[in-house]
Amino acid sequence: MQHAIEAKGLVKTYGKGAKAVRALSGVGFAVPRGTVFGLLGPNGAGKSTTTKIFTTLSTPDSGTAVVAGLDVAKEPGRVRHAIGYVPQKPCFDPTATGRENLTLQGHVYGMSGSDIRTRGDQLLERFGLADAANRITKTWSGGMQRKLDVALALMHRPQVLFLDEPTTGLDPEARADMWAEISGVTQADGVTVLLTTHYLEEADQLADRLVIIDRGQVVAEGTPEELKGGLEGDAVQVELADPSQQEAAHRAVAAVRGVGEITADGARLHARVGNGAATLPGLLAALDGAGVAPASLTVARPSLDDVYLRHAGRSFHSADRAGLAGATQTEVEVSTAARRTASGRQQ
Ligand SMILES: Nc1ncnc2c1ncn2[C@@H]1O[C@H](COP(=O)(O)OP(=O)(O)OP(=O)(O)O)[C@@H](O)[C@H]1O
Repeated sequence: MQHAIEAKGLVKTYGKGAKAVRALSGVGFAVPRGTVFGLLGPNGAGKSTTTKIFTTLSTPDSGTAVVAGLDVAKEPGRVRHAIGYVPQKPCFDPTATGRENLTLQGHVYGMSGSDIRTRGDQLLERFGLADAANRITKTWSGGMQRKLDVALALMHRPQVLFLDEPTTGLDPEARADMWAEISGVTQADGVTVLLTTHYLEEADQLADRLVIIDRGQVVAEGTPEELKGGLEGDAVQVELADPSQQEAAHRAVAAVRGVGEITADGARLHARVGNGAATLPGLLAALDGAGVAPASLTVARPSLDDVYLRHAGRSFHSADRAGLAGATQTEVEVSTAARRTASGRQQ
C-alpha cells in the first residue's frame, strides 16, 4: 500500500559548533491514506521540525520525506499543491473578512473565480462560519479564527493536511469543536491528516495511529489502544508533600506486594501495579510506616502519559498535562482521613 506520508531517517541539526541543536535524530514513520496520524511529544521534541520538512519549509540534513507520492526534496512545488498546512501561529489576514481571506487563498492556488466562490461558501458553511463571513476576522473568537485557518488550508482541496498544534490556546469548548472538525476532514473528504500535539488526550481521541517522539527520536508507534494495551495493570502516582522524601518513598513503595516498575519524577513517583484498588491500602500503609506523607495518590487505567513514561523514562511536563483529566482516568484522591485509616490497619 502506498502511504500518504513517509519519513525515513530524518536528521536535522540547527546551528553549528557549540551552539548546534540536534532537533531530529533519525525520525521515521509511515501514514496510511485517509487516516489521522498523531505526532505526539513534549515541547522541543522535534514535532514542528518534522512538519516543516514535510511542508517544504525546512530541509533535512539527511533522510527522505515523501508526501502524496512526491519526494519533498525533489518536487517541492508539487508538494505545496498537494498539501494544506496549518501552522502553530494564525495565518489569516486579521484586517480582512473571512470570505476575503478564503478568496485570496483561492487566487494564490490559481483557482477559478466560480470555484473560489463555491468552495469558499462550502467551507464557511461546513465550519459554521457563514454568519460571520463578511465580518473582519480580528473580531472573531479564537475558536472561529482557528477554524478559518483550517478552512484556508483546505481551500485548494489538498490530499494531505498538516495541523501543527491546532488547539493550543483554545478553551475546552472550542477544543472539542475543533476535534470534531478534524475527524470530519478525514471522514468527509478522505484527506490524510498529520496532527502534531503535546496534548496526550488529543492524540488519544483523534489519532488512528501515532508516534511518540522524544528528543528527536520516535520512541513508540501504534494505535492508542495498542500502545496503552502494551502496559499491564494500573498506574499509580504518588505526589510527595516533601520532595526530599523521594528515596524513602521509593523504598516503601518498592516493598509493597504487586508493585512493578517505579519511576521517580521530581516530587512524583509513578508505579505500575497489577490491581490498583487492591494495592492501594498496602501502599498507604507502607508510606505511613516509612513516615512519608503523600500530598495525593492517584490510581488510573494506563494512559498515553504512562506509555510516554515507559518509553522516555520521564513524564510529560506537568504543564503539558494541565487540564487533561480525561475520561480514561479514574482518580482516587486520598484524604488525610483515608491515610489515618490505612495507618490504623497497619498497626
Ligand atoms: N530555528 C531554530 N534554530 C535553533 N534551534 C531550533 C530552531 N527550531 C527549533 N529548534 C530547536 O530544535 C528542537 C526541536 O524543536 P521543535 O520546534 O521541532 O520541537 P516541537 O516538538 O515542535 O516543540 P513545541 O511543541 O514547543 O513546538 C528544540 O530544541 C528547539 O529549541
